[in-house]
Amino acid sequence: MPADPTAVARESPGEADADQSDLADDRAQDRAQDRAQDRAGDGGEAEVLAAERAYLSEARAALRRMREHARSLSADVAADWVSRQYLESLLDQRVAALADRPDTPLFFGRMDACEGRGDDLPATIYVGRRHVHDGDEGRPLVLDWRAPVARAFYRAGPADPMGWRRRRRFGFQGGELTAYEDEPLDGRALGPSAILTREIERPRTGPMRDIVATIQPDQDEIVRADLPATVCVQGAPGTGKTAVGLHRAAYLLFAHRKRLGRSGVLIVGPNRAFLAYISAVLPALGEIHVEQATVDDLLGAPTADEPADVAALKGDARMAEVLRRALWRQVRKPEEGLVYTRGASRFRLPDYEVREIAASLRGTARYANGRAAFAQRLAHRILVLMEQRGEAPDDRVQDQVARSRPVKRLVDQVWPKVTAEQVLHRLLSDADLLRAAAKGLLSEDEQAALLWAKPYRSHRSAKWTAADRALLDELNDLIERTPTFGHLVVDEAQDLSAMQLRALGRRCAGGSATVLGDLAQGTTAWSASSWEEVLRHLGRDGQVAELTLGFRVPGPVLDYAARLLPHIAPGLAAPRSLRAGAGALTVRRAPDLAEAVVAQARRSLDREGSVGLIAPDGMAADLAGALAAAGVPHGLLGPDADQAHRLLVVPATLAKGLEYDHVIVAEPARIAAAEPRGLARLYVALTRAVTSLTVLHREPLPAELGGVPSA
Ligand SMILES: Nc1ncnc2c1ncn2[C@@H]1O[C@H](COP(=O)(O)OP(=O)(O)OP(=O)(O)O)[C@@H](O)[C@H]1O
Repeated sequence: MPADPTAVARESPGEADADQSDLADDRAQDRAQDRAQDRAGDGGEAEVLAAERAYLSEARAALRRMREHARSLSADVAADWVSRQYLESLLDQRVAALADRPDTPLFFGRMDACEGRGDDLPATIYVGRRHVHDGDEGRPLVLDWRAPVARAFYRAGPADPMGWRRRRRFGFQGGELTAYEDEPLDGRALGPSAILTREIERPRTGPMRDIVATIQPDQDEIVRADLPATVCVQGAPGTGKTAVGLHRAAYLLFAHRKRLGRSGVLIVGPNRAFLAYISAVLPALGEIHVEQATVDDLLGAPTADEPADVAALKGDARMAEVLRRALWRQVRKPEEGLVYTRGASRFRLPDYEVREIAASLRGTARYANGRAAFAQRLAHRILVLMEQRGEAPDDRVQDQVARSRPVKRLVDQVWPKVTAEQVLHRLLSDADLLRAAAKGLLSEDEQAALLWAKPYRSHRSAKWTAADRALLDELNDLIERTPTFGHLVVDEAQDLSAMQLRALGRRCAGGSATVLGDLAQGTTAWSASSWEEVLRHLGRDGQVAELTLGFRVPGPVLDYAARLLPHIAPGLAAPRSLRAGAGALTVRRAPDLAEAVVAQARRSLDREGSVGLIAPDGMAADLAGALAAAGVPHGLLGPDADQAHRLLVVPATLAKGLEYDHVIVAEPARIAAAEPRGLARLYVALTRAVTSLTVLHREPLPAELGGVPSA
């Protein structure tokens, strides 16, 4: 049977969204002929829209009443000052959460039930960002998109209508409804949604937006995966991995508010610029208490660099055992017994007993706990000796003995207090310790590579690389337990080393994780080659899901970038784009690169939306200088912050995860040559564009990109 695109897209005359693309217009018009089919009982389009607007006003008024009610509540009931402060802050948060944002309507979708469905769900539901109810009757006017019943809005389709007869999507501008689109769920095949098309075609300005109105069924499945499940998402550039991860965090916080309110959710992204870019999504979904951090924030920023092969070796999972052994070698074999004096009595513990106690504790608990237990066990033995002499010491005496000078001295000798920095400093400067700890694990060459050529004088003066930071974190956890979150979302996870993944795994040891990434975009010395491996290092069992439909990059651009795939990730299929994007790609040779970049930047700025000039790191400042000299306003993206300029010069190593309407990639060959996985870096750079990509090159293009594509 031929596809029957029966969805009906309707615009209020004269109020079409100014952002709407021609494509969306065409689709809406194409399907105008189908409108009659679904009109029965609804009245004309203008009346339908008017009725929906009236409903929106009603919902807004109800929200206002909810806000006023929250404002009227007093914290005076609190018994003391501290409780009062706490209650006041809760009430303030509640009032803030009930704010009516002028830029979005309270709902974006509606579902109408099949007749006689036979359950007690309402015949019609409206789905929005937050729950709104009518104060007087408690009647729900808008359901939170995360509520179980709202799931049908995302998942119902002709094959499984889930008890609903029709889905209605709303188009809006500035908080006002401007259009609606009906999708009958009666078995007829659905055509593409014009409202979804419009949403993904809209120009990108400012930080990332939520996608709550247009989450797709395969994305929704990941978003609503239950809390205990660790989910790993492989997806090509622009398939919505980041969006899905953030929406899953919001979903879990809704579904498990109490538990996650206590244990917390942690989002980990590749750098500060990326975190700034995604920072508005969760607050827009009403979630403000989510910690967002880079790996450097969690483990400490590196203060030194090192060759990629050494970094890769330090990132290898074998290092975990090397560190464990190195740490436990800090516990020395006791050579002396213990003598404890109390009044005129002396109590003697022979050396072999001290050895026995140390041996029984070594390696069984965390190092710091082991040290404390060692002191207690020694004290306990002394107590037994006291009892044998007819004394009756109580528990307090045991603590006194454990803290006494002779016990402390012995503990310091046998089980010294150590820091992670001390142990790693010793390991990387002492060939004997490294040999002993790495026996059977690392080859002699590998050990030689690990040792510092010029050891630092002390752990205090040592400079640490990014790989060292993960080793220090591992040691810290062996010494004392790392606090853990209830859920961890880790983006661009393909870039993390085994040791970094272990560090993140520790931070969700009692919970679960959402792991997002693309094996083709791995640019580090230790980039993952399989998700099973990533999950293993993270210490979590999980399902790997794949997102295959691209929402960002136009088809011709994605096809062009995909020429690199056989060279960077041979196992991955070429991605598909939802967007035709004819004429989106231009590849041009430019004898004077700076001049061409300035001219193209001007042309791109003449169009609507953001512009990203992605340049090899070594050329970014010079190209920014050329723009400045030509008087073209722009910002230069730094590792620590996002910048609010319509044109940003983006060093290629910072482009990951970001997107711009118009992207200019300068000198791809240099991007590819700048680092061992430079082709993957180039793949990232080529896949940042939403509307157009212009590649400008003076040097020949990398051979892997093949010839210049036909326009
Ligand atoms: N269902 C959707 N509806 C509307 N827009 C969407 C949807 N899914 C994704 N997008 C949009 O597509 C763009 C790309 O999404 P996102 O950044 O999450 O992709 P990604 O897979 O993380 O990409 P990358 O691998 O390049 O980091 C974003 O602008 C996002 O808002």
